Amino acid sequence: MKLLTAQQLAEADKVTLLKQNISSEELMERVSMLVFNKIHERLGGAPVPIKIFCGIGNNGGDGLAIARHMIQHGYQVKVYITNCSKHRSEDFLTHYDKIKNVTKDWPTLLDCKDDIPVINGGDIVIDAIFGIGLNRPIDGWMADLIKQINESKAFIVSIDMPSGLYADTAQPADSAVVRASHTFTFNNPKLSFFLPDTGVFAGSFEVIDIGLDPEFVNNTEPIATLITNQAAQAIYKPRTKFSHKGDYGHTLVMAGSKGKIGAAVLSASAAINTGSGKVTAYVPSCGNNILQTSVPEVMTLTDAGSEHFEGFDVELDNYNLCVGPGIGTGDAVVSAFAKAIKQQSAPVVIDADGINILSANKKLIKDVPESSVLTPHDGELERLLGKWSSGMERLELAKTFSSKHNLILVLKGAHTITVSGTNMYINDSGNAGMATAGSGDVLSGVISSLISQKYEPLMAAVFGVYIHGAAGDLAAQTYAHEGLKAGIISNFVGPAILQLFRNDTAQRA
Ligand SMILES: NC(=O)C1=CN([C@@H]2O[C@H](COP(=O)(O)OP(=O)(O)OC[C@H]3O[C@@H](n4cnc5c(N)ncnc54)[C@H](OP(=O)(O)O)[C@@H]3O)[C@@H](O)[C@H]2O)[C@@H](O)CC1
Ligand SMILES: [K+]
Repeated sequence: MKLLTAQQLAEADKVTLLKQNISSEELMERVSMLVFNKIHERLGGAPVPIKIFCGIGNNGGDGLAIARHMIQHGYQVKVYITNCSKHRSEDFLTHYDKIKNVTKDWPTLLDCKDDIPVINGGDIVIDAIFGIGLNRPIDGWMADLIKQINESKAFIVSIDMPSGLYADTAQPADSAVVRASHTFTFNNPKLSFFLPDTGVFAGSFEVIDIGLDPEFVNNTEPIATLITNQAAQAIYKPRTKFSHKGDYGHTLVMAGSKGKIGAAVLSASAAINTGSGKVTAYVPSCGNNILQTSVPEVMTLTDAGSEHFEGFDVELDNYNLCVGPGIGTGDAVVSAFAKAIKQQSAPVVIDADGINILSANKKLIKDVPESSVLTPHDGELERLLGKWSSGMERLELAKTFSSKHNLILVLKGAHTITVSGTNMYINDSGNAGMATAGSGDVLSGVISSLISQKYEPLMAAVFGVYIHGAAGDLAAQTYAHEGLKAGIISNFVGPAILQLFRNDTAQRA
């Protein structure tokens, strides 16, 4: 799914009116009816007090139209207008007028802090104050209103966006934003919904297809692409009948050190579980017996170092390298790592300490083959790119780094984002149970396995991240979030690939 920006959505709105030959009033009627139906499906006419807060732009217009449908269906609705400006949108005014046809209880105008009504825990609040037209932080008494909405125990439904949230630019620190329980968002979720510092405001969210012009949407370059089950299906490469293991590559996992041989076990077994034709684990000699007994399908090569790497003496020229999990960052390891990446011409996967070594030895970055995939968690990313002050800035730093070095960055998180140049792919699978030791080692094995199987590195990263998350989702159905551990996620990679074609929507736990 393409994620369009606020500006692109406003443009799509205009094009849609022209192409479909409808008025903006008609589009708003369509949109508000779609939202109303969703709410009505859930409430089923329940006599719960509903307070609808409407701004004076088109988001407020949507709120008024939704209010009208609710009143007509007998809901207990009270409408408030945040009367913050004399400049009201045309569609707001149309729907402000229309509501008087269905009620004598006209909307209450709010002009100052004292006008803010009491919001009770049992209320439902519908937030239609600002949507994609927000152009500055909310301040003054309106910020107090947002605070009171958030502090109430009411269930909060935001229309299109939580009011106060920016769709695709950095959120000013400490700005007032509605913390929605649920958001009905139009056409596409906004980029900010997926970032850790701003996504919390959207709550659970649901996309409503409001019928924007498909040609405009198809021809518009998105700010990011959401990788759903359907998108992952399109990347998947089925095997051919007469193929043999040589067709599916040979992954060399260079990982582990004394006390962290588990990282090599997890990464190498994930590579075999994901379908690499052959996998060899290259480990310090203390890891040999552990690997051989725990994953018989994986071959081993041992380094001269017994507890950590001291060199890189592998003469295979036909493998794909995955390097970094649990290797440590001592001087000997740094030179072994440097030798390993220098010897490669094909893209490699670099994780964990491999990224830490690059951060501490920036001159090594030029030796990393083009289109290699780096899979940092936020701590590793900060060491590599420096600090950021917002989720949006984190993305900008990543895009700059990726473009400059021609490398792919997989920014791990609740919604892992793969960055390649200025393109971003946001993952839609996975769950909080996957925040567990070794989960990243498994991901590095999955991605390198796909590269070995001749997926383009970018698609290997995007698909690998999706399948890893989907494996976690499937596993959580049996093990719960708490019971998930990395080895279990790895064992669910196969079932997750099967599941890809069983339903069209990701099974999120
Ligand atoms: N294509 C689509 O997706 C469709 C979108 N639709 C709907 O339209 C919504 C967008 O409507 P919109 O453009 O009128 O903007 P909206 O969010 O109502 O706010 C603008 C008003 O707020 C004001 N203002 C801004 N910031 C402020 C602040 N901090 N504090 C105070 N005031 C502030 C600004 O005032 P001004 O800058 O002029 O002072 C202006 O008056 C969208 O989210 C969706 O709900 C659907 O109906 C149809 C299809
Ligand atoms: K809103």
